[in-house]
Amino acid sequence: MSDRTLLLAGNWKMNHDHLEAISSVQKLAWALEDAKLDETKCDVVVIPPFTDIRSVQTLIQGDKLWLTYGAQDVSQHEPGAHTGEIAASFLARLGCTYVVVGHSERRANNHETNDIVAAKVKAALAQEITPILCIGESLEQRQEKTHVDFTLTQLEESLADLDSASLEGLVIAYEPVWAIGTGETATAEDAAEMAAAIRARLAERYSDSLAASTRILYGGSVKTDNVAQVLASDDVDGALVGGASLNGPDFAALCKAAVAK
Ligand SMILES: O=C(CO)COP(=O)(O)O
Repeated sequence: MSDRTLLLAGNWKMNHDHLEAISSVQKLAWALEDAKLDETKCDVVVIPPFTDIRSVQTLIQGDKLWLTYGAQDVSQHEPGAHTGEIAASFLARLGCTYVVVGHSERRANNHETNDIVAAKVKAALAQEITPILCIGESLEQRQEKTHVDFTLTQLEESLADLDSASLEGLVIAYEPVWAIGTGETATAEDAAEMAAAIRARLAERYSDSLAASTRILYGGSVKTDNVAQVLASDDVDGALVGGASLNGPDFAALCKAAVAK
């Protein structure tokens, strides 16, 4: 058993407007309370669309809920002439603890390269927001058995020019693209293999202490009934959950199953 705190993060993707967000977070909080989830045992995070964040902040702070929240993306730029972009400083002002960076949907749909992702990681860290860096291979790469090399290259290139001290607290989410939204989940062995490889590379490239403190999540079709399998290895410290995080009580049940594993 590691001493890293379990992290369960719900990436809502482009779901829930700000009114639905308020209702979902409220129901999640009630369900977590009913489930008597020990808040010292895990961090529960919601990651709504940008337009919901202010409402989520008001609810969480107003009702003193122990949940934390974050954003799904951040601009690599400083505030200025970048239409449609959201600066890390704006997310900091909204009290975001986390920001997802380099999600495979953004890498694929918005042409985000490792260089762009690295710039976003830096922008987040400069505002003391914890990046949840997403990496993971395609089905083709897994079939060709190049998945470990590919994912570790993504890791290194997405953290280019950052040193061990600045990466303290970083979260990494291993999300194999073939498992996202497909109902396919990596086996416990697949998740364990990659989490161990990521941790070993962090030790080699940065430091033993960074490798020991970095939380590594698994993401891809995680549900209440498979979360224990996903978390079977001591190297896997939580889950980045898409579809199964949209309904508050369902996500609370998933969190409870994770803590009980
Ligand atoms: O992409 C994911 C989380 O970031 C996973 O999504 P699903 O849980 O819906 O497969």
